[in-house]
Amino acid sequence: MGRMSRSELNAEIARLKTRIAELENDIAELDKDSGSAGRETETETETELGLEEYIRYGRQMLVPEIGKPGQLALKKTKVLVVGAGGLGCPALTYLAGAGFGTIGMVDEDTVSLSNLPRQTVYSGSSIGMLKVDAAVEVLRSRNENVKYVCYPVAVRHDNVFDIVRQYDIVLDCTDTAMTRYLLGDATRLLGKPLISASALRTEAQIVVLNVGPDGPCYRCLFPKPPQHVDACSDAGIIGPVVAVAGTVQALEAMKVALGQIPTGQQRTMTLFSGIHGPTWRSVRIRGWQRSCIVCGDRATVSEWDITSGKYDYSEFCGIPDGYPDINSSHSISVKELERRIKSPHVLLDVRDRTQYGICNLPGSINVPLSELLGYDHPAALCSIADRVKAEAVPVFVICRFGNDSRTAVQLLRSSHRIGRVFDVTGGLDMWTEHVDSSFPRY
Ligand SMILES: Nc1ncnc2c1ncn2[C@@H]1O[C@H](COP(=O)(O)OP(=O)(O)OP(=O)(O)O)[C@@H](O)[C@H]1O
Repeated sequence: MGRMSRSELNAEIARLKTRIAELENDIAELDKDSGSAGRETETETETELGLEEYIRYGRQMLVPEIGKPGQLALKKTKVLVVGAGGLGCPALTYLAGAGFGTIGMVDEDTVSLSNLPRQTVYSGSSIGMLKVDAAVEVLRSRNENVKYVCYPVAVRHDNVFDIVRQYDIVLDCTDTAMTRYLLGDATRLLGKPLISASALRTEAQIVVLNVGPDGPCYRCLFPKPPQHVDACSDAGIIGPVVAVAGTVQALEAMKVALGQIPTGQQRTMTLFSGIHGPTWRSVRIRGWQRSCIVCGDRATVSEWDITSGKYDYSEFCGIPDGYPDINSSHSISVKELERRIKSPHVLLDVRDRTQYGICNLPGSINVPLSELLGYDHPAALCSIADRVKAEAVPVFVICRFGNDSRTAVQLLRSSHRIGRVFDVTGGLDMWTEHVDSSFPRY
C-alpha cells in the first residue's frame, strides 16, 4: 500500500475513532448485562414490554396517539442526537424518558461553567468531562432500558455517513451552519428524517425535514448559507427558549417514530417567540426543490463527493477553518503552552522513560505512549483523570517532535475519556526553538 496523504490519514483516524466509540459502547452494554445477570428479568424484547415498562411508560401509553403499539414503535426506533448542548440536553432527556430503544449522541466538547444555565443534564461536577460521558451517566440513571451510544467526536464529512447510517431519525442540535448543511445532506442522501432546530436570544425555530414525497431537505429550504449568523456566545440566548426548541425536537422525533407527522406539517416550520407573548406560529415553507443539488432532478453532490472531501463545506459556508478538527482544535503552539502553564494545568510528557530522564520540563508528568496504548490504565493516568475531573484543569501533552503526543491526545479523548486535552504542536523541539533556547535538544 502506498503512503497515505494527510487527509486520508485524518479520514482513517476519524473512522477508527468512531469504531472505537462503538466498541466501547458495546463493552458498556456487556458490562451492564453482566451486572444485571441473575436479576429476575421480564421478557423485554422489542416486540413486548416488561412489567417495569408498563409502569414507567403507562402515562404516555394512555394517550390514544401512542397506546401500546406506539410504545413498541418507540422501543424499536434508533434516534441520533448530534450536539449535546442547549438543544441536545432537553431533547436527550425527553427521548430517554419516552423509551426510544437506542439513543446515539455525538459531541466532542467538554462541559464548561457557562453551559450550566442552559444545559440542564450537567451539574458542577460535570465540568471538564466530555459532554457525552456526563450526559450518558445522567440518562442511564433515569432510564436504563435504553441502549446509549456515545460518540466523543464532531460529525465531519468523513464520519457522518458511518454514524448516521445506523439510526432511523436524526436530531440536529448543533450550532454551526456547516454542520447543519452536512447533516442535512447526509440525512437526505441516506433517506433519514431530520429534525432541525435553532435558537437565538428569545426566538427559536424547529422544522422536520426529509419526510413525505414533497417534504424538503435542509438544502431545498436554505439553498444558500446566511451571510452572517450570530452565535449564541455573541448574541446571547435564554435557557427556557432553547429548552422549548429542544423539547419540541424530542416531541417531533416521537411523532416521526409513530408515523404521525400530519401531511400538512411536512411543509411547515414552527416559530417560537419567547418575548412577544410568548407566541407560536406555524409558517409554510418551500417543499422539495427540483433544483436542489443534493436531491433535485440533476443532483450534483453524492455521498462519495462528501466523504472524499471533494465537496467543500468550508468554502460553501465561507468559513475558512472548517469543522472543529481533531488535529487542530485540540492542538496548541509552544508559545501558547508557555502562556497557559502559568494557570493550573497538567503537563503530560509521553516520551519513553530514558528520553524523559535526559531532560524534561519542570512540573511535567511522564506516562510513555507505549503505556497509554497498553491494556491497563497506568496508575498515573488515573490520577490525572481524577484531577482533571475534580479541578477542571486542561491537560497539555508533549513529546519530542509532536507525533506521539498527537496519537496520545486522540487516545486520551476516545479511550480514556479525558476531555480538555491538547497536543503541543512540534513538541520539545519547538519549545527549544521558540521559547527556551537553553532547553537541551538531543
Ligand atoms: N460538528 C459537530 N458535531 C457534533 N457536535 C457538534 C458539532 N458542532 C457543534 N456541536 C456541538 O453542539 C453543541 C451546541 O450547543 P450550544 O449551542 O448550546 O453551544 P455550546 O458550545 O455548548 O455553548 P456556547 O455557545 O454558549 O459556548 C455543542 O455542545 C457543540 O460541541
